[in-house]
Amino acid sequence: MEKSKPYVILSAATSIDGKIATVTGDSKLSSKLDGIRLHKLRSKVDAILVGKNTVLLDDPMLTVRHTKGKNPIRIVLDSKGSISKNSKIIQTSKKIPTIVVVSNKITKSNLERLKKFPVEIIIAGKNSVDIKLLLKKLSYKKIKSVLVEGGGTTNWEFIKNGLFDELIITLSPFLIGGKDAVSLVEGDGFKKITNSPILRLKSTMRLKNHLVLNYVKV
Ligand SMILES: NC(=O)C1=CN([C@@H]2O[C@H](COP(=O)(O)OP(=O)(O)OC[C@H]3O[C@@H](n4cnc5c(N)ncnc54)[C@H](OP(=O)(O)O)[C@@H]3O)[C@@H](O)[C@H]2O)C=CC1
Ligand SMILES: Nc1nc(O)c(N)c(N[C@@H]2O[C@H](COP(=O)(O)O)[C@@H](O)[C@H]2O)n1
Repeated sequence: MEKSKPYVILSAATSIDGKIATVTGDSKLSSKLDGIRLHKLRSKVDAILVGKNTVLLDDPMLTVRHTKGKNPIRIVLDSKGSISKNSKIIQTSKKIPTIVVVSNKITKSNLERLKKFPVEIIIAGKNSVDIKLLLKKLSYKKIKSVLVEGGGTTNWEFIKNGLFDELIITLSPFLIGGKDAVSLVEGDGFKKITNSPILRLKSTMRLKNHLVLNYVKV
């Protein structure tokens, strides 16, 4: 029987005070060794997913480069279909399968613009992207595992809806601060600690000054 959702791993590099980027959007928290670990993980999943702001601010490739292995499908949550033609993801989407997920809020002109790019377009949700519906659609496409690489708003959506299975945090030896810096989890947050998903620490790995924490959702 087809599962209703792929296995979802949330992954991020955070400062000790739980930030994933500074107020200016600097998110280079990881190390070379951690990069190799991350790319090994990328090579094992079917897809990598990020939110629109991460594409805008980091302009990531989301490929496997620091080890040998296949590139996963790249998925971007972008309700209004506003992703830039000049982003590295769009510029390389002829070679690397890429999905842009929009909602019904997208304008006709943005949809027409998007259709000119060599990407697959998935429509899921009325205003914002409906994550549950999206995961169902990904399951139908035989995507069995998804690595969610942020940012904080995207992480919150998965956490709020209990739609993740595992969390891998690289704790990096930095202190960032700043109320407008981006936290691992953005959004409204839970009102009570008892509302938080319960996590079991599965393993830890020290990579010089970085600590990789691997939790599973109970
Ligand atoms: N250190 C690390 O490991 C990482 C750090 N980062 C950092 O995170 C920052 C970006 O994070 P953040 O600003 O929170 O934004 P995100 O990257 O999470 O993108 C959020 C946007 O995605 C779109 N979106 C569409 N549907 C959804 C949905 N269902 N749930 C969530 N988002 C949806 C929304 O835009 P719209 O309404 O237009 O669709 C939303 O505003 C950057 O500074 C980046 O550097 C990012 C990844 C990893
Ligand atoms: N350690 C770690 N874990 C994650 O899950 C991450 N996403 C990051 N860094 C982010 O990776 C993106 C860059 O990808 P490319 O190197 O361009 O392929 C970028 O968004 C970083 O914030 N680190």
